[in-house]
Amino acid sequence: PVSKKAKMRDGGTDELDVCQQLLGELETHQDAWPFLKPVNPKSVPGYKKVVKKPMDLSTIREKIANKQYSCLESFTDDVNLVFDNCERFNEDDSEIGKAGHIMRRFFNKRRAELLK
Ligand SMILES: Cc1ncccc1N[C@@H](C)c1ccc2c(c1)OCCO2
Repeated sequence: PVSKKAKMRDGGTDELDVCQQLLGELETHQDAWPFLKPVNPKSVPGYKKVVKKPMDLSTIREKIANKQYSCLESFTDDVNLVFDNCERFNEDDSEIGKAGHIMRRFFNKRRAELLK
């Protein structure tokens, strides 16, 4: 039977390798700047009330280091949370809103490529 593990490209790296690879590419993307560190609620009025579950790339990096992701799916949920929070708080045509859409598209494309 097909193993539970996601299909991997040749040379089969495990799911956590894929998470590390994807996170590295997100962190170094030129449009990652709004998402690198937790949003400081003091410098962004309303953020604390509107965004119930804050998430950012440095927190995801920490969670990988602490082995808090059991699979690619739980990692993907946190990455999507970053961009869902962004859409909730920022206009689509704002600088941060535009960066969020670019980064989400980039993530989905690279994830699909790495899973081939
Ligand atoms: C992802 C996000 N969503 C909504 C608001 C902010 C942010 N990002 C923070 C880092 C951020 C990004 C840009 C900023 C800023 C804070 O503080 C004021 C100057 O410009």
